[in-house]
Amino acid sequence: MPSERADKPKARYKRILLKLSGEALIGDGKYGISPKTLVAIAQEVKDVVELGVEVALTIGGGNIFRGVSGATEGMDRSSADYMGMLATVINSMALQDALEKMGVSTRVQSAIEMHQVAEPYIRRRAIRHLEKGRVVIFAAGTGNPYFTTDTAASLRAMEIHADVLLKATKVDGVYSDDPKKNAAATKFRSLSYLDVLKKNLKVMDSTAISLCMDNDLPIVVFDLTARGNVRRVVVGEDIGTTVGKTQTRAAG
Ligand SMILES: Nc1ncnc2c1ncn2[C@@H]1O[C@H](COP(=O)(O)OP(=O)(O)OP(=O)(O)O)[C@@H](O)[C@H]1O
Ligand SMILES: O=c1ccn([C@@H]2O[C@H](COP(=O)(O)O)[C@@H](O)[C@H]2O)c(=O)[nH]1
Repeated sequence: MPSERADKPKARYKRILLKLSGEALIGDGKYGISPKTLVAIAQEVKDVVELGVEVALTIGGGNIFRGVSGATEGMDRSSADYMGMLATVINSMALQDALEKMGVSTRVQSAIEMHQVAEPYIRRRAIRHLEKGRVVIFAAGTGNPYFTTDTAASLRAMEIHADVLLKATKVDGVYSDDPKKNAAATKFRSLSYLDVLKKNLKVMDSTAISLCMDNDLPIVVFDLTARGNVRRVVVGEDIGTTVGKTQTRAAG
């Protein structure tokens, strides 16, 4: 019988930045955090930690609050964005709790200082945690309004020298148009950064894409809701859409 070690597939990446959709935490509910979904997502993270991969996370806040929505309702945009950043802290703490309950060692580092609940963001310290096998959760986005957690994920990925930015979301890749709104939209297998920008594809914001393009950081967009997908991407299975210096190719 093969040993457990022989069975373990080899990871394609040594260090990843996994960006989790906040909205995905809603699960079957309408708002907030579904405990069942939270556990399922934490299990996905644990699976890749067990492969020996160094894992940094950012999580969005769309299940609780988005600054743009607040501004549309008449709020000052910056105040609304700070509320959005606080929402990501709530999600980060929830994820930390779920991971620790599974025996995964974690640290939350917040871009907005709140010593009672999280470490402040210190780049070198984050890298040290990763080297020790701890999952580092980057909370509060970039700490600045007018940004998103996709941009925060790109920035942190660059800072910690991650090999890839994995965007785990509610769609199974990048489409010619928003697949939730246009059923005729077609999926790409790979896309160049420039094509994402030129085609104005909204799966990630343009600041995040530009930052990755300027620093040559590959992105994989894939479906978080299918069990085992994070591990599949990490071991190099061809799922989702890869965005990088590659040529643009349709799926199928
Ligand atoms: N061209 C496109 N291809 C794929 N998805 C697209 C495209 N344009 C828009 N989208 C939408 O992008 C969304 C990305 O979801 P996600 O939840 O990750 O957004 P987010 O704002 O980054 O995160 P959060 O939910 O935490 O606020 C999906 O809901 C999808 O419908
Ligand atoms: O650097 C950042 C990151 C986030 N925000 C605000 O938080 C919410 C939630 O993040 P999502 O990426 O949309 O999930 C976002 O709408 C912004 O309001 C920010 O201001 N700066």
